[in-house]
Amino acid sequence: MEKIKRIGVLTGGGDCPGLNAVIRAVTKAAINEYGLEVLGFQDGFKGLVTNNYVNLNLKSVSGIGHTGGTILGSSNRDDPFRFLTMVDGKQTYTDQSDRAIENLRNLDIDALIVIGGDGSLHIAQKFYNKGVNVVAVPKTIDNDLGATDVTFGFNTAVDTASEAIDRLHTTAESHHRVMILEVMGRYAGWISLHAGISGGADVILIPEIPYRLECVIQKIQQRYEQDKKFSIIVIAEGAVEKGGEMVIQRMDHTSHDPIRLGGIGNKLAQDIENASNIETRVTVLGHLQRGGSPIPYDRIISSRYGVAAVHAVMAGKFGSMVSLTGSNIITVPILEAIKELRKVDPEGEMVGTARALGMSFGDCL
Ligand SMILES: Nc1ncnc2c1ncn2[C@@H]1O[C@H](COP(=O)(O)OP(=O)(O)O)[C@@H](O)[C@H]1O
Ligand SMILES: O=P(O)(O)OC[C@H]1O[C@](O)(COP(=O)(O)O)[C@@H](O)[C@@H]1O
Ligand SMILES: [Mg+2]
Repeated sequence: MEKIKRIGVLTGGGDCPGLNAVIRAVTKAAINEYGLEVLGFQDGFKGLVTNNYVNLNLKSVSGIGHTGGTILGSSNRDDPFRFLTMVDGKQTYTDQSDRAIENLRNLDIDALIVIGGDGSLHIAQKFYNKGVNVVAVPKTIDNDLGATDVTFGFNTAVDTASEAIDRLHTTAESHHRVMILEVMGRYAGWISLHAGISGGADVILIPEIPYRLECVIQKIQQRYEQDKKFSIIVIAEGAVEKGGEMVIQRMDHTSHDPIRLGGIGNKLAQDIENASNIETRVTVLGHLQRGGSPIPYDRIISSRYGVAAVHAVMAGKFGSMVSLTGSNIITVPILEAIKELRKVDPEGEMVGTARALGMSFGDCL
């Protein structure tokens, strides 16, 4: 194997707290431990195609470990294998992956660290199949990647959502209202479940357990009869009513997964008010749960992932992703991580814990 002298790094997909801590850890470990050079591609895979990059050094990553966002920029639509290009004055999708590989070659980049979620890792795997030395780091607030116990960013999102529930509690109680908090989570309800347990929600609604309106109302009424004249519902944006469909806010056809969710909280509020006259208010947490400073857990896991990714590069473990398994950081094939989305097990211990605490999943068990 050729000696590794220079590596590239990029952040892909929706941003999340901890990206900068990973970039910092990658850069520091690469320089301090192996004397490598590090280039950061800008705006996710777009920078790889357009050859837009910056040099990363100890100075440029100094003081960013606790900051939100990504100093490199990110994109949740740019895919070199299906890249929006101008052909004869018309915008069309073309495969620009060879151009990206040529850029890597011209820059003498020996390995590429891709920090991303399932979408970015699909792309990373395709580059690996074409001979690029790729190592991946699992990112997303949704926590829905396989082959790792946790993705960085998730726990900060849970912290934000949990604080929101705490705040909603006091005003819900004052006004004897139902408060609905809509959180992110397209196909997996991890944020809703964890924040719901942490914040003491009364009803937790997740995509994995379709809810029934009458069961949600039943729970609210039971509480009312117990003299608890308010209720808190936390609902994932991808939650569905039994027999119903996900509520789509808009379509982004430039993205591989074009649906953008949002609105299920408002639908539920309207349905509750129509069916029961219980006064209901909705808060959509939105991108607040993706922004801001990572909590210490995410700063630490991001640092561990970043350092481990550099070690994986130096050990020639290409086509792999760093993963938290138990209490250890190991490497697993990227293919394992993207095989299927990691969803909440409706029969699992976490759901069981919530049920034991008296929380309803809107399914009238
Ligand atoms: N299954 C897939 N196969 C290939 N590319 C995908 C797939 N899903 C998403 N992508 C592309 O990957 C990029 C990032 O995906 P996205 O879901 O936005 O972020 P993340 O990397 O966090 O999952 C987008 O450019 C998207 O077009
Ligand atoms: O920023 P956008 O385009 O509104 O996307 C929102 C989506 O991105 C996420 O925040 C994160 O998803 P990814 O990690 O796959 O990028 C989802 O929870 C949410 O559905
Ligand atoms: Mg994704």
